[in-house]
Amino acid sequence: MTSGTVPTTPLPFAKGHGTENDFVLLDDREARLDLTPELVRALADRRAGVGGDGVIRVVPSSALAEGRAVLAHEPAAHWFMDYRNADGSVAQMCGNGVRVFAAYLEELGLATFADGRELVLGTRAGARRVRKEDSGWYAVDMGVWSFPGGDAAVRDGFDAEVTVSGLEPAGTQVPRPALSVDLGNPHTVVALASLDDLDRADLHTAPDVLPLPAEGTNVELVVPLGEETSVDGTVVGRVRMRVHERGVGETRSCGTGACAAALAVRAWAGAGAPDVWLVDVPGGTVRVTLLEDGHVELAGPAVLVADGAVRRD
Ligand SMILES: N[C@@H](CCC[C@H](N)C(=O)O)C(=O)O
Repeated sequence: MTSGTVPTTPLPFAKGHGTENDFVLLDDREARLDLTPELVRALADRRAGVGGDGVIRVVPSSALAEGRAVLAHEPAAHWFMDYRNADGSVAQMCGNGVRVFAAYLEELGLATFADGRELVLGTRAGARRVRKEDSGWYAVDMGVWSFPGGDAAVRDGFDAEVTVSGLEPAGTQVPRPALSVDLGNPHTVVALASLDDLDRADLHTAPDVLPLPAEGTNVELVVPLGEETSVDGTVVGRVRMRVHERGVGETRSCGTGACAAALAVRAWAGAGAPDVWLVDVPGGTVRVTLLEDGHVELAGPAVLVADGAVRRD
């Protein structure tokens, strides 16, 4: 792999995924790496590089201005998740990425969940707290979320329109109502009528969103699947989702997107809707829980699959 802007020494990396949302992981604990957009694109390239939906760098929070802003409020956030999309762009937050980042820190010996310990880490969306469940899943407090369209959007059920390819006869375009959700990064959630529609949607190109937020948006297509009762008697909602990610394209999962999907479907369902949701994505299932403090929690697996070194000669 070549990149015009980087030294020629091999660059160690690991590869991991959370419900098949996959990342190239870089241990830059001494903050020496110049992680340019070109280098991110080269690493994430699925044919000429390692391949991934994004690149995640472990760096001390104290080494970055955004990290120091987090440390001012949360001194325990020693490590910072420097997340980049595959196209080289910077994103505020990555829900699947946080879990994989936590697993990577654990693997590197930089964090431990022993004795029920909680990990606090820095992200561009603020500090995030992670705990490890007995099942091995990681549960992340994703913090405060919002509907940018406010009460009016919640009352109407939408504040945007999205046109999705592949659903209508060729030459026909039908804008569908959609709800914007802010998880630190932007999301636009659209409900489709059936699982057939969800399968037929063409996400090779980004759906058209109106109005398109200045910073762009991630788009989630969802089909609510109703409610079920779990073994402990909790009523749990279920949603099937596909996603087109800003800066990436269609991915097999998106953690912040799963939170957005659950929050939108819960708002559409109205009073009495469950606080716990299972979100099925092409790469697996994650759990989204509305916490009592108004935060939202995302839980799911994190898997490290490979270690290597990228040649740069
Ligand atoms: N896959 C991530 C989201 C990554 C960032 C997103 N593409 C953006 O630009 O906001 C997740 O799991 O949340």
